[in-house]
Amino acid sequence: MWNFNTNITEHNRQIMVNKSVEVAQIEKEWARRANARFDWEKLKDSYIVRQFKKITHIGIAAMKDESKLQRLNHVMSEMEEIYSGGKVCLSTGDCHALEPGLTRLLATSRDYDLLQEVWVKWREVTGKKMKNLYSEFVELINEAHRDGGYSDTAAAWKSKYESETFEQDIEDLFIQLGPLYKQLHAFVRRKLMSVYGKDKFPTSGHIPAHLFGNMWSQQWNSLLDLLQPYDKESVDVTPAMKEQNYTALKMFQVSDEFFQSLGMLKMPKAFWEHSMIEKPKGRQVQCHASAWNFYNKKDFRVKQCTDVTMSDLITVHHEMGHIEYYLMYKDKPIVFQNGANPGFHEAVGDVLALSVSTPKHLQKINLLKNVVDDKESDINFMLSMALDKIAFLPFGYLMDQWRWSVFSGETPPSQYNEKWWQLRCKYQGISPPVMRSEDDFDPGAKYHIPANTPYIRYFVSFIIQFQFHKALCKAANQTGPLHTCDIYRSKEAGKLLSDVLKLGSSKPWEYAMEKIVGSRKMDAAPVMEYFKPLIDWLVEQNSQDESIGWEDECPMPPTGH
Ligand SMILES: O=C(CCC(O)(O)[C@H](Cc1ccccc1)NC(=O)c1ccccc1)N[C@@H](Cc1ccccc1)C(=O)O
Ligand SMILES: [Zn+2]
Repeated sequence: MWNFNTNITEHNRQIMVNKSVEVAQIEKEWARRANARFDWEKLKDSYIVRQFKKITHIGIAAMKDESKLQRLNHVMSEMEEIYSGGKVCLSTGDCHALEPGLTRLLATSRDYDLLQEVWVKWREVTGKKMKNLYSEFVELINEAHRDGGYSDTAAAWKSKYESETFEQDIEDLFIQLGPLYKQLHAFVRRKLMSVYGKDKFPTSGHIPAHLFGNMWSQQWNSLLDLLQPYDKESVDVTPAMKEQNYTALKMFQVSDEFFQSLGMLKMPKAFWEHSMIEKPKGRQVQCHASAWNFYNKKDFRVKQCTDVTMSDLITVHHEMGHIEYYLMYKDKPIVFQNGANPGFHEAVGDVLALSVSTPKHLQKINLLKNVVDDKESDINFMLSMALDKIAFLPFGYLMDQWRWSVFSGETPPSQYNEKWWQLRCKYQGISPPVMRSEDDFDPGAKYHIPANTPYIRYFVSFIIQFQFHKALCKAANQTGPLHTCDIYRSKEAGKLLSDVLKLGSSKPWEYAMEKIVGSRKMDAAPVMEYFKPLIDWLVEQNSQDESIGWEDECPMPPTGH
């Protein structure tokens, strides 16, 4: 798996596919034995029952027909290869991969037509090329999960949250934060209209998807230079990082040092020796960042095509958060070497990044100079955080709304793209810059779809990371507004977090949640508390705006050109 992702060749694919079938046989045998020998569901010791439950739920390895499992693994590796090999040649003549080329172009260009060309061509070389593969994939993966005792793949994925009300809870949180998103959307739309001209925007209230500085319109922090309301030193420290000759290694060292300042675990030697933290020359790799556990208590790695930007510094913390969790639960039984739920695993690094991103912390590490503590700087900072965290919420929500509808059969292959844009227009208030058809497969243009990585975990993470932040700030005796808190060097905060990470998945996530935040539920209140001053400011800014929001239906994109 590691070898294929860091050196994509036919040879390495064969090895990986065969290996995963081999491993599946072993997992199937252990599950069979566990079920055959023990009526484990009736055992009294919940710790034992929990271990049996993990042993007997083995994912796609449950597929009875071995040749179909072989085909499933092959189709998945083929879709990943299409995605990682995606290259776009522009009318200017230059050709770019997603990272770093297209990512940088989208983040920096303000040329409407260039942005549109990048947006359209990326979807042509990725999603469009894997549409048929994906419908075959859906059939195969559903059969695998049915063989494993689930009604379909969506049911298997939701079961990871061990809660009958999970879907309802998620929807409630999304509805609760909707008004905040609408205010941000209205503010951004008004600014983008003044940059690109009103005529470029549909009358329905949607914002064309290619104008957000991000390939999927999922985070808008690249627009900060356009949107920052008060003329102060920008909180985007990318220029300072370049000025100080930051390297990928330096970025990882900064993150490692933060974890150690909390009394948490430092990266082991093998991490620094074997990680791939820069895009290698001369071979095709899967650049999308990931953190790897080799289950030998020593070898833990990150694979990331790190670019020297603030956005990637945040991703470095995100990936290192995964490694920290691995280190914390490495002595637990293998079956418990997982996050309390998938959202927990995604939240660890982001919680620390909430402190790192504060102007006062960036000043502590010499990435910001004359930080002033006044209302205008506060608004600038909170806006930059909202462009990252609030903008993300509808995208984090809709990705698996689409996939759950596909796995359940509600959305057949003939409606994949129509359903995708229904959700994108309705929940994000964005619209396609050019006509879309069922020849397109736009979900495939986002890593997690060909990589078959669930996505609701990020929505969960974006909620609970603020609950954790609030709890850790209290433990760190940080007074003052939540958005100014920096837990740096707080051993108390580090201990509170570590004690929960050590549990792995040995306890239900509600128990872990209660240990950190004192309540057993996901709660949007800390998000609202963090952004409260910004919300009031946005409402005031938007008060003249005749129409907050957008129509549910997608508008017709402009014809031609
Ligand atoms: O995809 C990622 C980061 C990659 C990852 O660290 O979540 C990675 C994705 C992955 C890659 C290969 C196989 C499976 C998942 N996840 C991990 O490396 C991982 C996942 C679970 C446990 C341990 C490590 N972030 C999401 C959402 C996000 C999160 C945070 C900030 C910005 C954006 C995105 O970019 O859309
Ligand atoms: Zn992650």
